[in-house]
Amino acid sequence: MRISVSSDMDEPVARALLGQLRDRGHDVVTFGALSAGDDPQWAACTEAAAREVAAGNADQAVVCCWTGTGASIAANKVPGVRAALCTDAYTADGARRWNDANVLVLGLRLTSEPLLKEILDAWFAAEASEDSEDRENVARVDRLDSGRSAL
Ligand SMILES: O=C(CO)[C@H](O)[C@H](O)COP(=O)(O)O
Repeated sequence: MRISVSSDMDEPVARALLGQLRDRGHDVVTFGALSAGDDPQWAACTEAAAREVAAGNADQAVVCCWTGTGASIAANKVPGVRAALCTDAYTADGARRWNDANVLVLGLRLTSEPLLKEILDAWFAAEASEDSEDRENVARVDRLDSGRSAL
């Protein structure tokens, strides 16, 4: 897949993220502190990476900031983006399976490299389930995306 990646900080775990994505065979495009000369401010670089997904230039994005909160807020402002802040593998699995999330958000402060691997393993392994309850969850997301009530 083509994956856009942003971080407002050039932290070891953000560099590890790039390495793990490339090791998995993904084509990575970088924004913010991971890209020389780019705007490293968290709102700007997150929006830039998320817009790549919305525009169809990237299949998914991984966006990072220190807490993950600002990146979550900024990414979810972009129409068509469903960003999920994932702190563990279970959350990453559910975000793909139940919410059809297309942007993974990571908090640099709390994500160790072993945890990063677990989260990425779960994120990329999860597939849309045929379970009726799971399908209903994705339908709720579709209603939110279309601007209709999710109720
Ligand atoms: O976690 C963040 C936003 O949610 C930022 O990474 C944190 O606030 C640091 O940003 P700055 O260096 O621009 O103050």
